[in-house]
Amino acid sequence: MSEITGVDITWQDLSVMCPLTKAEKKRRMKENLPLDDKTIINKVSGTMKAGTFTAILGPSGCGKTTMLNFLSNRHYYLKGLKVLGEVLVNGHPRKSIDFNSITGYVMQDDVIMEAMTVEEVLNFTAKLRLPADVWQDRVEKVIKDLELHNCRKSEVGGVLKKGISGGEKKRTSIAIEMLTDPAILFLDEPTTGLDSYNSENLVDKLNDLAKTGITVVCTIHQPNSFIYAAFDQVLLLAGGSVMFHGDARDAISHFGELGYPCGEYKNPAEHLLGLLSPIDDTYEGRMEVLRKGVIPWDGVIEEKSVKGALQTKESTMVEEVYALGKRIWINLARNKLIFFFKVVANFAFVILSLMVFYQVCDGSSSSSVWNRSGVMFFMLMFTGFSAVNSSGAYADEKAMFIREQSSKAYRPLSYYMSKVLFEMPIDVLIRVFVNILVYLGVGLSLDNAEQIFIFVGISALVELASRGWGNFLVIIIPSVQASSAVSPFVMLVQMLFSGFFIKSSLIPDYLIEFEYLSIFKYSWEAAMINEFNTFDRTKCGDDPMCDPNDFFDLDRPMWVLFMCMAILIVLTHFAAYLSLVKLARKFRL
Ligand SMILES: Nc1ncnc2c1ncn2[C@@H]1O[C@H](COP(=O)(O)OP(=O)(O)OP(=O)(O)O)[C@@H](O)[C@H]1O
Repeated sequence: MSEITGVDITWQDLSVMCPLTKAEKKRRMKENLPLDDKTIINKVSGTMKAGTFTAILGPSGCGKTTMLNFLSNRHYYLKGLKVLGEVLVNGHPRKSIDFNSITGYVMQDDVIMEAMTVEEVLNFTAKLRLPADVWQDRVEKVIKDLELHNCRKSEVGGVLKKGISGGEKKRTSIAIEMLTDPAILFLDEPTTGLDSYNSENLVDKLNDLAKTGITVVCTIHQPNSFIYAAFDQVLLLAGGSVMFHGDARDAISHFGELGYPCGEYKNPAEHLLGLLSPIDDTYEGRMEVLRKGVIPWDGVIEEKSVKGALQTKESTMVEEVYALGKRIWINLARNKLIFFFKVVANFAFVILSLMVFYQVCDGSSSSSVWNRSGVMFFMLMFTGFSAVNSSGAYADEKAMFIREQSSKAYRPLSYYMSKVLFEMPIDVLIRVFVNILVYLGVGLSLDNAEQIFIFVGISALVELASRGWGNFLVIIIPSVQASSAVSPFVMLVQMLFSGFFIKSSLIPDYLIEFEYLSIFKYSWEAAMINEFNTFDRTKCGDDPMCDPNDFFDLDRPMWVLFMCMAILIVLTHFAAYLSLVKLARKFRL
């Protein structure tokens, strides 16, 4: 284990501007107002020293989060803004070092796999990121440092299943970041949502971490007196300018000397925020006094070497897929209710199909042909819609995937492969079993033994392609609500162009491309050919609608249909994987 060398972080002449929107520009032009960019942070400089705990404080909208995003190098969140200024790490330009490898960032929301225990969550990250001889000790160390021993065997839990407390969850989020022993730890509003006991406890822990040499920086809203007392340093912002940066205790005397003393029983943070907020008529005059009193940054930059944090490792793809697969299995095993409802839905499908289609498929009359084509279409539709719905897991885990990608915990390909290898086969097996039951139950053709296997094979391909579609849509569409509205529509369009409702030859030429993308087109056509390849036309008698070949376009060879399905599977999964890579790149630091 390498020794962590404390890291001072300095920012010089930082300005962040937001270009005006078109509407705002128009409005300002009408009112003859200046068209300058909106200033969010205004030419600020300063240093946060190694081993200090700094809180960025200020009224709402003063630029705290923007400042934290800039310091922590989270460029995605600064997109669309003009950013000027430089960050030095121990006196060296940030660009010249691997800054992200020595930092940890704790998001405001705790995005942790809810079904796992605290220990499993930590083991997962530690095994992937740390060498084999180090990870276990490191897990024990963060459990000890963040006092997680009482809840190490408890499931994290969430809204539906009570797990560890809010404070323990936040400490687990911090522990995940601390596994790699970062030199700088950034936290976005870590006490939000916690009661005062848990907030104070958390801030105490952060203070302890700072004492070990880590530079701890957080944004915070309205801390109480105890929390304020735990800060070493405060950075007070107002309107994008620094109003005070220094020892938390000195802030009180500084503002007192400027004529704004803090009452004996008043919460210091409340007093400071009150001074910097436009809450009364004296605001402008007060701000003029406070601005004049700002102590300029001394500009002293100490040059020190920057040693890396803990030696991290890059896991192999096999290790990553195995770890992610194990996590999927833990999640499935502990979410029995989801599995139960899956089984119930599939069982209900079997019962319903048998009740509706039992014995109506017998014979060679036109109604039997229609019923057989109907039941096959119904089975393929059930398979496709169930599969597209199963992609919801990507949506549930998106925030966690983004967090894990921002620290490059594993490759996006490993994540996708783990889903394909550990999650998808269960659904495919359930559906294969269900389709065999319905096939046998309703009396579809068994003239040749292979007919049932071919049909089941076709339905498995529908499952794979629909899953590809579902994955692609869930990953590419940012909102869960939007993707769950779009997915059924995409499936409906594929149904429309399946050839079941309207013959291909009747579809307008300019819409024919939709047919190429329809998994139901190829699968239903293949299922029909498979079902009726032993059809005896002579048994039709006088029935003119009896032979399916007369009214459906069933003229493509089977191998072409299988190839088209295979191509669609590859295309949809490849598109889904590329969207996953794009998502990961967007958030990777
Ligand atoms: N990407 C952006 N595009 C447009 N305006 C932005 C952007 N980012 C920040 N701002 C604006 O910059 C100002 C400062 O935002 P920021 O989120 O940093 O404030 P804050 O102090 O963290 O606020 P709060 O305490 O309410 O979270 C706000 O007026 C905000 O609307």
